Amino acid sequence: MSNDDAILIAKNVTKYFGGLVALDNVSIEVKKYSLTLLIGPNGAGKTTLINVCTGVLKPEKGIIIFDGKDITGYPPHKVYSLGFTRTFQIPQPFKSLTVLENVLAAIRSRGENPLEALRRSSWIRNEYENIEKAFRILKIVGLDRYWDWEAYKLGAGQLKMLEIARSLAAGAKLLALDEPIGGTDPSYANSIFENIRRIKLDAKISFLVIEHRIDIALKYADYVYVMDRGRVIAEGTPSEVLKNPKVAEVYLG
Ligand SMILES: Nc1ncnc2c1ncn2[C@@H]1O[C@H](COP(=O)(O)OP(=O)(O)OP(=O)(O)O)[C@@H](O)[C@H]1O
Repeated sequence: MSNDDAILIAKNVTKYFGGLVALDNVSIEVKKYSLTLLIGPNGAGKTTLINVCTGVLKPEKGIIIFDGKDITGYPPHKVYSLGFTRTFQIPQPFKSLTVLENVLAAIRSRGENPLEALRRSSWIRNEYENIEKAFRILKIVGLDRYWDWEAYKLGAGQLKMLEIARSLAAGAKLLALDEPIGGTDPSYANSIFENIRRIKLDAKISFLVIEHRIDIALKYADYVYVMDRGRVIAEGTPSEVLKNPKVAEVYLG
């Protein structure tokens, strides 16, 4: 089961809701530093798969390996603290705090040694380092110019970048994004994906992205899994998946 290239391995995962098989023996792998895309029609099982991988739901069968560690059945906060974070469709930073304060709050939430934090000199040194780190992260996501803006002044795309910045600040190695371009116009949507690709390279992290707007998302993906009715029906590079007749079938009916 050890695969040094993979940040996430889900193997033979099965999940039922009552009599409904939401996931039927699903296996996926997210390579380190990749943007892996999860697509498929409504009800295919994409969200359920991410919920199982991030500990929100427990699978009936199968195992989840994150960064070489078996995390099957771990609660969400433990998965999060290991560096697998999930941002939700609606980014929810603290709206009245500035961009910088939001990122600092996420850095501090990683929990430094409380006794060490009580010592004033080390606290000041830590705060200085935290601010430097926060600016590094803001630069990576392209928000450094807005560091003193209150979060409520940001646009939808910038809020998504702030959400990613907070995940990086919390030590994310893999970020699961749920429809990152949902509700944005095409030029904005493309720039969000361009940013995600750049962040992936600059911050050396991986992304697992659910997206319905495949016309836009496929261009930016390294690898794609196509799900339908609880199963992975195709996988490969974007061009391989586009050529797969099964994919056309589920999308065109
Ligand atoms: N908590 C739940 N209880 C019962 N059934 C559920 C639950 N969550 C999901 N389902 C069902 O499981 C199946 C897979 O749903 P899921 O939300 O994972 O699909 P999806 O691919 O993410 O769809 P969408 O693109 O519409 O979000 C669907 O039939 C859905 O109705």
